[in-house]
Amino acid sequence: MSPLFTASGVKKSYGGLTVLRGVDLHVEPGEILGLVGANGAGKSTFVDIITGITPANEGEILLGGTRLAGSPSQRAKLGLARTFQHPQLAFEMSLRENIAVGRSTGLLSNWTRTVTAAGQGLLGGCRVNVPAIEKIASELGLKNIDRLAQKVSFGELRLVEVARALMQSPRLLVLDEPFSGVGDSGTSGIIFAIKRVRDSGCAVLLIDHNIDLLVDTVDRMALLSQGRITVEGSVAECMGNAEFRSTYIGVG
Ligand SMILES: Nc1ncnc2c1ncn2[C@@H]1O[C@H](COP(=O)(O)OP(=O)(O)OP(=O)(O)O)[C@@H](O)[C@H]1O
Repeated sequence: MSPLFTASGVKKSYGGLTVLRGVDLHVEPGEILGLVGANGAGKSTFVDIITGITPANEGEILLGGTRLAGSPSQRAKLGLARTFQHPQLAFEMSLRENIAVGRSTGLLSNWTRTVTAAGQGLLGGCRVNVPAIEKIASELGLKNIDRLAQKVSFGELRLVEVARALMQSPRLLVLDEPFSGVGDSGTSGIIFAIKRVRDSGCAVLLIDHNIDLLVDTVDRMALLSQGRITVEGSVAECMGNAEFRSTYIGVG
């Protein structure tokens, strides 16, 4: 089976700081890959490169055999959806409207674009009462979705981000620390949704520091360290690897 997603030789420096020195990574269709690494290892940078928010200095990224290029919205049209480590939502809009935006505008790169796109999407006839919104919200355990985003907890904002990404019916779903700040029921909802996406033959790239949750959720793991993928394999292989354990978990 050919990978749905492939990154080859991805390099990135911010001025004099070299963050990625040649990242090679793939995700198969129907697979959840957990990407881990210490704080500052470059995980979010890698996601920003995949999703077109920041350019790589070198490297190639393919989704379904097509080279990923162009703006975040253009990449969304190819089937890419993501969440952000810091939720990027329109706080003066309802949860329902924020979720609905995923269907009409796709991938969003920052708060300003979110607000703009949200306005355009809604003015452009983005439907906010479609059954899919209720279904996804309920799957994630999100209640009362007509509340304004500015009135809800941080954990609920995270769930809205996940819901918005799911509304895109992505081929590759990229989640940047989706569990942080989310309670037990939200966590279960996210895991259920991720597995549903995986079981439909799509691919999931899941970044999180919660190793216990990852071990229970992913099919394969990869460690980003010193700008490269240094360990990659099944959960059992990674957990048995001394570098993985010492770098990530802090035990040798
Ligand atoms: N726009 C930027 N300009 C300059 N340096 C940046 C920029 N974005 C990130 N960095 C730096 O790049 C390095 C990697 O950051 P990044 O956020 O990608 O790491 P991370 O693995 O996601 O970390 P964490 O787990 O803490 O979220 C860090 O040293 C960070 O300070």
